[in-house]
Amino acid sequence: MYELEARNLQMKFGGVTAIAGLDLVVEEGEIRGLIGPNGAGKTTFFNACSGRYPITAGEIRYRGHTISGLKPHEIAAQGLVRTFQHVTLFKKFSVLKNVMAGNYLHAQHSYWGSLLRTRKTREAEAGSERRAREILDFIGLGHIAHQQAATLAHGHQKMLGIAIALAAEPRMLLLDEPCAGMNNDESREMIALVRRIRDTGITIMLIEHDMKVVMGLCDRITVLNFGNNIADGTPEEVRANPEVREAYLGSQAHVA
Ligand SMILES: Nc1ncnc2c1ncn2[C@@H]1O[C@H](COP(=O)(O)OP(=O)(O)OP(=O)(O)O)[C@@H](O)[C@H]1O
Repeated sequence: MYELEARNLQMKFGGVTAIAGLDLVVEEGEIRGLIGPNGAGKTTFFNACSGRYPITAGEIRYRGHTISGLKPHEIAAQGLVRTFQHVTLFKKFSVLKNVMAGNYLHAQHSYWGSLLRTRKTREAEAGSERRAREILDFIGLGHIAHQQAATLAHGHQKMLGIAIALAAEPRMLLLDEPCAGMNNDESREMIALVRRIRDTGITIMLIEHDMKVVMGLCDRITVLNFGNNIADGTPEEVRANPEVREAYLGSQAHVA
């Protein structure tokens, strides 16, 4: 059984074909890179997997179950969770409260329970706070748990985005450009974090434009061009692939 599987996936927006019959499989425990020139369909693939947009044709399976057609929260509840390139945060909340909000999907608070502050609700909230603190310590943001999210540096905001995703208890994470806009030190921290997350047993797929990051971090890389999978292999195989070099020719990115 594959962790994630797309079969003959098609995504069309009006007359634009963003994904054109894509076949792709990800094994459990991998760090998989998803690269390709601008407009190749990378973000659309994440949007399809996370249920943001309905697929046009084909199928997406997560751990053997068809997820295409499910709502985003139903897919997240199965363990497939995505982050966004532009971090969405409750900026006025503390870092800790943001992570607790990420846990909301999995917490068992009922509406009346929250209103009446029943013992069960109080216990669930305490559990959610404990879990949020553990995640922040794991990520390395424990020391700023009470800082307002809006005041965080860019690198810490991106880390917080990942902490929020981890609070949903994923088995697989889709990371949209985790190192975008980061300086070298922040990138190094993020790369180390992605490895530590994988070492806990979470499968990772990431979109990233920085080829040094992709080549150094990923076990395997899938290359999209015009909505199609043009190469799939280890960093060395992808780097040596003439079709990949051709696809990147003239674009800003270079295959390092
Ligand atoms: N919601 C949408 N409505 C219309 N067209 C869209 C929509 N989303 C994506 N597209 C189109 O689908 C194609 C693939 O876009 P997508 O954003 O998935 O590419 P990408 O590989 O993520 O590119 P980039 O690296 O620039 O982020 C593009 O032609 C884009 O204009």
